[in-house]
Amino acid sequence: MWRRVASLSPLVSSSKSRILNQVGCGLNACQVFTTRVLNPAEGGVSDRRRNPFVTFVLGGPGSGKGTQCTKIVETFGLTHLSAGDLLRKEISSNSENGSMILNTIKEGKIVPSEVTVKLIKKAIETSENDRFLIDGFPRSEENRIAYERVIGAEPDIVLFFDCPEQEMVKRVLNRNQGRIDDNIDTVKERLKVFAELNLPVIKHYSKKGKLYKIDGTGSEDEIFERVRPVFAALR
Ligand SMILES: Nc1ncnc2c1ncn2[C@@H]1O[C@H](COP(=O)(O)OP(=O)(O)O)[C@@H](O)[C@H]1O
Ligand SMILES: Nc1ccn([C@@H]2O[C@H](COP(=O)(O)OP(=O)(O)O)[C@@H](O)[C@H]2O)c(=O)n1
Ligand SMILES: [Mg+2]
Repeated sequence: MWRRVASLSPLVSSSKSRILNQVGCGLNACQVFTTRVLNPAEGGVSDRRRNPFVTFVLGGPGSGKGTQCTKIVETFGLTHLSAGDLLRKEISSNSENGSMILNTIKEGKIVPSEVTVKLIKKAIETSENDRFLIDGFPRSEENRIAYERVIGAEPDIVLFFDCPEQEMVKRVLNRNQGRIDDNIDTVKERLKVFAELNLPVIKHYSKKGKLYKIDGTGSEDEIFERVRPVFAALR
């Protein structure tokens, strides 16, 4: 089990993006992690996975969340749970919510928390691992509150990849993975939704001292060297 109380050096590189200014996170202090308290009324995750180590990975569309998660998995062995991938699997498995999820993703809006939290909970419970990267979640205060109620715990840490909008748009439009939402209209809407609904979540975790804001510009390897010390300090 990884340490839950750790003292880390300042890790956050600066960026002058609009998002950073909006969030205004004071991130130079050492981070102190607290052991989470499970909520017995909700049951939390099943017994075997009662107390997993959870990192939320946040950032706008195309900020590099998935790319960096892959590198974190390779180096540190966490299990990567992408909320978007879980939702896309629901669409392809023809579940009862498939068409609602597809339309929501096309429009760049947020799927109701009840649906997404259920998928995340199941993925945690069926995993052999006890350390998770939850990528692209929570995307709204509603997502965050639903997760904390159903799982009965807060995340241990939160990574936020801070990237200028212009760069995010460029990356999304070049992503080339055949995604229905990788078009200019949807990405514009997603940027609005990010600013309105996701930045408040980032602010929340910043206030709680759990946020690591990472400069999301530069090469994939350069960005990973900013991420590496966060996890290296926990081993
Ligand atoms: N540092 C980077 N520089 C240039 N392109 C990148 C970088 N990181 C990721 N990409 C590319 O940008 C696109 C979006 O990255 P991705 O990891 O899918 O972002 P997110 O999950 O935040 O939407 C992908 O095609 C990826 O290969
Ligand atoms: N917590 C989440 C995560 C994704 N989604 C939906 O899935 C879409 C794609 O999410 P994603 O995380 O795969 O997208 P990227 O940020 O990786 O481009 C979002 O725009 C939402 O429509 C959601 O509704 N709720
Ligand atoms: Mg992604």
